[in-house]
Amino acid sequence: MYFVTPGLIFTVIALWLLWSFLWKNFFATKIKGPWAFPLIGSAYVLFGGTHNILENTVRVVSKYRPLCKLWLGNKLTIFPSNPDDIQMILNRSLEKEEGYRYIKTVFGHGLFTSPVSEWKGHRKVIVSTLNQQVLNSFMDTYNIYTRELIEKLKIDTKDGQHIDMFPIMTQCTLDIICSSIMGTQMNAMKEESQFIMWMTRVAELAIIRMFNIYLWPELFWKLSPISKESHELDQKIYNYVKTVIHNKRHKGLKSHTGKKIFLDYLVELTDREGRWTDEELTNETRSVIMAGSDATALTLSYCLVMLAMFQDIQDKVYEELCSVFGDSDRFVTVDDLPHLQYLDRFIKETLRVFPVTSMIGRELTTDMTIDGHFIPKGTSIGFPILYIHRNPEYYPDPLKFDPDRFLPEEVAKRHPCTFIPFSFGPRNCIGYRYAMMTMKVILATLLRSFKMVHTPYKEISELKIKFDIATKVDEGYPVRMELRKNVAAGTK
Ligand code: HEM
Repeated sequence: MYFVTPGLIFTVIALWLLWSFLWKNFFATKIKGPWAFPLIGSAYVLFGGTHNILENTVRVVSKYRPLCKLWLGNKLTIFPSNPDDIQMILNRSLEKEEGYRYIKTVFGHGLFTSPVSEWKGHRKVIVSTLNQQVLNSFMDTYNIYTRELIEKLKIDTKDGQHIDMFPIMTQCTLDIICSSIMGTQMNAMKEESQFIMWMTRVAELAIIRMFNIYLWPELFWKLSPISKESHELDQKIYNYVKTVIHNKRHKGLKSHTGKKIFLDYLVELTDREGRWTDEELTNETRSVIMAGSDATALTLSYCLVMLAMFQDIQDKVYEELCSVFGDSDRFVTVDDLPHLQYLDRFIKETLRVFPVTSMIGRELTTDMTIDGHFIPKGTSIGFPILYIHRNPEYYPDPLKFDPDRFLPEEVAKRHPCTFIPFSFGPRNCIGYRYAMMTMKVILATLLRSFKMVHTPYKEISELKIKFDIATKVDEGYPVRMELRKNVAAGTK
């Protein structure tokens, strides 16, 4: 006992840190990257707060491409930017990077953050639950809530002022996702939603933790006052979802529409093929809701700003809508979707310029050779999605907004990993089809009623995106919109 002195513990920790630094450095010496200093590593290149961190990462990754190393303290992160390397790693390394533990308070312990050992079985079940037939059965839900959105916007836009699109898009996508996934009526568009307040605040606290190195160790985090607040919010979100699941599973409560929803299918499937506990169902349902609503709302907000900024593109989207719907304000159907080709390209171009998940991370689970360099198991890999999407090598004049970059013949010329807003490989986004369908229904309905007439932003470079769980701009998404003449005159 007497041999375990604080001095000995300190020496062991120091030797371990030195050894891991030297071991990784030995393999990483030939990989290019900014100079690393003891303790801080090369973290100084990212300094400058949430606004600069993305810009600085893009700058550094571009300077040292195609493989860049960054020491964040004692932690080595490699950033590949060659699409072949990205494809190989995302196909083979499925473990999330250790930094994801800071966002568990937001996404819970479901698919988004879980270790591969738990993730594998659950992913298979959830993917089969969200099949195309099930997604098609949600079309009424997408349409009904979009109608509610239109009615709300008719009131909110009466005074002709700019309105920030993000809050209202968050309310609408949350209403849609809670109805189709859990079968509950959130009513976020009708009344102030506590759930949105919890979601927003818990995400803010997770970002505070990420940007304060002293809050990284579990012990210091637990001692901080914001950890208590974060834990309480985490519990509130968890308990909300748990109550829904309890009522459905043990009290047989039906969804508010009376129709089958995601949770019904999930409970049915898991009861048949290996019963999940209420806790597992709660975690996975929460993960889907939290991963889905914010990302979709943000992408829609960028879409509306782009439409207001580029009137000629909006005209083309509208022309296509007129060719499919004529003068009718009917619901969007599954059969309409394949005819909305320009709208599809427009959404993809928005996702290219503004990938709301601008950076993702994995931890290598096996040793790998990347770009001719041996990289040992356990190394963190960062995928700079924003950099790839704005790389002039793949997208000449990258800040030029041009939906025709996504014409089939143009897409065929590019590597699949030059466009990865939903990530790539076995651990990509499970909700990408759900998201694309929702966004198409919302935009196809909204644009038949309203014209986006103005945004104070003049060009894309003015939207200064900052590092966040989903990349946002501080100035928001202001758009001024007007009812289309035929709608205002009541002929539609
Ligand atoms: C425009 C909307 C969306 C975008 C841009 C987006 C993007 C992404 C990305 C990039 C990932 C990978 C994250 C990582 O590896 O760290 C991801 C994962 C995920 N997304 Fe989405 N997403 C969107 C909408 C949705 C929707 C609507 C849902 C649910 C219905 C959803 C559910 C999930 C889940 C559960 C994961 C974790 C998958 C796993 O680890 O197996 N997402 N999403």
